[in-house]
Parts: sequence; C-alpha cells; structure tokens
Amino acid sequence: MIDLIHVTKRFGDAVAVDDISLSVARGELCVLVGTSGCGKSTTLRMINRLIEHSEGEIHIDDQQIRAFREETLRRRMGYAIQSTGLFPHWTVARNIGLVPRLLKWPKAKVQARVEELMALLGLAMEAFAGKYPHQLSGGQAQRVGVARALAADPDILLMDEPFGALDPITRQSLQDELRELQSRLHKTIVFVTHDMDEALRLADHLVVMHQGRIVQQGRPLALLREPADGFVESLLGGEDRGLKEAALLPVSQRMLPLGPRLLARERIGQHASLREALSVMLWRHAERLTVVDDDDLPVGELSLRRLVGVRSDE
Ligand SMILES: Nc1ncnc2c1ncn2[C@@H]1O[C@H](COP(=O)(O)OP(=O)(O)OP(=O)(O)O)[C@@H](O)[C@H]1O
Repeated sequence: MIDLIHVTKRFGDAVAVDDISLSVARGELCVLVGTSGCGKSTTLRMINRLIEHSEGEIHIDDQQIRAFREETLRRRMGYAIQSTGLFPHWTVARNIGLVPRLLKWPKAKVQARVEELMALLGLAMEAFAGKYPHQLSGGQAQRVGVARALAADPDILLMDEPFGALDPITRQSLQDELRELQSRLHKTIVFVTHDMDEALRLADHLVVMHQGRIVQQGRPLALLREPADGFVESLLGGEDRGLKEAALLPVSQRMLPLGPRLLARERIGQHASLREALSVMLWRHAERLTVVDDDDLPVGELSLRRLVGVRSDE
C-alpha cells in the first residue's frame, strides 16, 4: 500500500535519508527504529509530504504521492506526534473534530464522530469533552492526539513517537490499545520510535535505520534471530535478545499436553509470554507450571527445559 523506492532526502548538502526502499502492506503496522538523527521522522514526513523527497519515488496504492492533491493525501493519512500538537485554547472535543470540520462535515456528524472516537479511546465524554489540553495528563493528551489523527477515518496512520513522553505503565497500556485498535480498524500504520521494546511489541514489519540508511528490515523475530550485523544486534539488546524473543512468544507455543504427572502448583495463562513464564518460575522457584485457559482450567504444562528450547522432555 505504501512503497518507498530508492528515496533520498537532502537538506542542502547533508543527506538525511539515503536511498531507502520500503514497502508497507495494507493493514500492517510498520515500525521505524534507530538511533537519534538516523532519519526516522524525515522518512515519516516524506510520506505525507510535510517534507518533499529529493530523489526516488513514494507511492500510495501504486500512485506517486505527487500525483495526489495535498489535501486528498492528508485526508487519507492521520498524523500523531509526541508533543500531540493540540491547540491549547481549544477544548478536547474541538481538537478532535478539527479535520472533519475542515472537511466541512455537517455539525451533527462531527459531533457524532467526536463522541465515537472519545469512546474508542476510553475518554469519558462528560469528563473530558470540555477540558483544555493543559488540564489533561500526558496519557490523556496522547489519547486525544490519536483520536484526532483518526477523526476523518484515514486508512493510513503516521505516528511519530506518539507515546514518547509517558511513564512505562501508561505507555504499555497505550501500546496494547493501539494493537487492539489496529486489529479492529485495519489501519495501515507507520510508527516511529527509538524504544526497541516498544518497536518489538508493536511491529509486524520492523525497519532498523542507521545514518539515513535502512540496515535491516523484516519480522521482529527474524531480526532478533538473525541480526544483519553488530549494530543491529546491539540495538536489539545484545545478550538480552533471548528475553526479548521470549517476550514475543506465547506459552502455548512450548507447552506440552497434560501428562500423567500431578499438576504443578504454580499456574500461568496460555496467552502469557514465555518471558512472563520464566519470571514466574524464577520468582516461585518452580521448574514446572500448569498452563490454564481463560476459564482457569488446566490445558497443558510448561517445563523449564521446554521453555529454554530443549526438545526432549523427560
Ligand atoms: N529541516 C531540516 N533541515 C536540516 N536538517 C534537518 C532537517 N530536519 C532534519 N534534519 C537532519 O536530518 C537528519 C535526520 O533527522 P530526523 O529528525 O529524521 O531523525 P530521527 O531519526 O527522527 O531523530 P530523533 O529520534 O532524534 O527524532 C538529522 O541529522 C537532522 O539534523
């Protein structure tokens, strides 16, 4: 759906983005990750033409972006940024309704859309519609920013460190919500972050950038297992890669059917990650866990040997 073909961006003599090629399929969540100044935001902004690319081609649905009218292009693309960009003297409701109003939707339709989005993002109408941005917490402001980006129902969402300024707990819950939203709304998302855990948690397609170039791209697990070079390996966490991989794999992938042995006392849900299972084992000094389903009924067991990938289980 989004294709960048040999795209370069120069600011004067400086090359900010250097001959990158990248494809994002419809409904995919693509994460650009890399060290500061590697060209992530510039890449994102070239997609909605906030920045014009110098060379190469950028296509949306096989059409060059320069063939679209800017207004048409921006309507198709929601844009959410770390600082939220909310207008300080406008209420939450007015901020969220900005793009639909610009598109001259009838008043009642704008109002209905604002209500729908506030419900979607977990912002109670009575509590928040009339509030001003300075009266919101960081997490609430970020939600309003995401709601505003979704307002005209764009099929593409561009997000530049949208959860950057948040504490880890709020951040994780917004990440979970974003994944949930995406699985329901099927948006195509390009997401910029420099936080590798966030990138691994969110990405269908992970793109690692360094000094304006793409050094590796693919599925997160593929990059973890076979980093292209030492830079990608260290960015992915070096020795911590085993734990990062375990965080991406569900318990159900390694559990064995219930055997004749007594059930282990400690339990873990089947949707938990192997990393969580390892943590429970360490914390409870247990080598075996009973895996339970959503109704808390035993469905299998996980041993430490299986968890670490030893194939033959005694
Ligand atoms: N408008 C501009 N004029 C000149 N140089 C720019 C401009 N915008 C960005 N750059 C340069 O382009 C390079 C890439 O910047 P970019 O903001 O894309 O990096 P980034 O990976 O998003 O960094 P960060 O994670 O710090 O936000 C940097 O060297 C930056 O200084």
